[in-house]
Amino acid sequence: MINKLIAKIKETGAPIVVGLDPMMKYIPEQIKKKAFAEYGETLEGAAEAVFQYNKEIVDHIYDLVPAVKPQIAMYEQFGIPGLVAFKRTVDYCKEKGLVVIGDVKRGDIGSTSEAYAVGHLGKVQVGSHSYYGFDEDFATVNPYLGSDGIKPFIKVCQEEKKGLFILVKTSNPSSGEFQDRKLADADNRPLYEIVGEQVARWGEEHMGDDYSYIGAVVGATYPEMGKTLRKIMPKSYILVPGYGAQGGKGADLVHFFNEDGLGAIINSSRGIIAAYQQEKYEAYGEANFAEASRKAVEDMKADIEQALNNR
Ligand SMILES: O=C(O)c1cc(=O)[nH]c(=O)n1[C@@H]1O[C@H](COP(=O)(O)O)[C@@H](O)[C@H]1O
Repeated sequence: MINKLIAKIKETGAPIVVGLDPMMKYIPEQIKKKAFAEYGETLEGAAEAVFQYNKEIVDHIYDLVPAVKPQIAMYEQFGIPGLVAFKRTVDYCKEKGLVVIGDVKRGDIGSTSEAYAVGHLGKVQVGSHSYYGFDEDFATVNPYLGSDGIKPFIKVCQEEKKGLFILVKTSNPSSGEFQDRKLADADNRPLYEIVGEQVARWGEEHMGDDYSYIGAVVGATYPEMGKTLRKIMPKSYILVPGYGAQGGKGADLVHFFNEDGLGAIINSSRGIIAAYQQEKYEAYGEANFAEASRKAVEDMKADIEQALNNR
């Protein structure tokens, strides 16, 4: 799957992931009205609105970008109907040829991680049959429980030719509270660097053609750390969230890329899916929300391109 992701990045010229993080406040009234007329103001109604909103956005951006990243919490908040909308979204995006990164941030003790890995990336055995559960192409995972929480995911990725993005340095304001702690038994280097080194080792053992299918997550909001981590993990693709709504800009991103212009894929969620609510795109109006999303993707692509050309 890492080879497919890279081929699609080259084909589109856009190292961009559109984050499908739907919230009720972003969904245009016309979509909610229709879904509520059919299902009432219920969890089913909300889930239907979520799916229709995603679908329209995907229809407007699928030819511009290689991948999408549905964030499962945004669906889980609507309970079982929400999870059904998550699965419908995964399937629809795959039908449109997009690579799907399930932003599930799992990671637990070994046996529990095994079940998460099977449910999201692999197949579950039921009697003499086996079935895919959610069947995303990649999943985000949290390594801070240690390697027994990650190895079951790697095993399933190997079997299924899928991939991971492992949290190394997250984009949020308090990520430094633990991740930046200096370790006396590691020459006072920060914890995230040690995690990055382990991701690099896993990466080298699990290679696609040019890059590993074991990637990392590093926030756009910490460009200097991104520069260091790029060097520590030369063969790992870096998923970079934090562009747009969290303040990351094109110029912050250049050091996340390798000299070959590859190695990083930048996520924007609210900045794309709720573009029509920003002043910059308000001329599109609520009715044309998906056109606004398309323009926001084009602008993001140009911003990254310009930053890379100026480096
Ligand atoms: O794993 C992630 O995707 C992730 C890691 C991280 O460090 N920071 C981060 O924002 N994310 C996710 O990336 C998305 C960012 O959304 P926006 O800020 O709206 O672009 C959300 O789905 C977050 O859960």
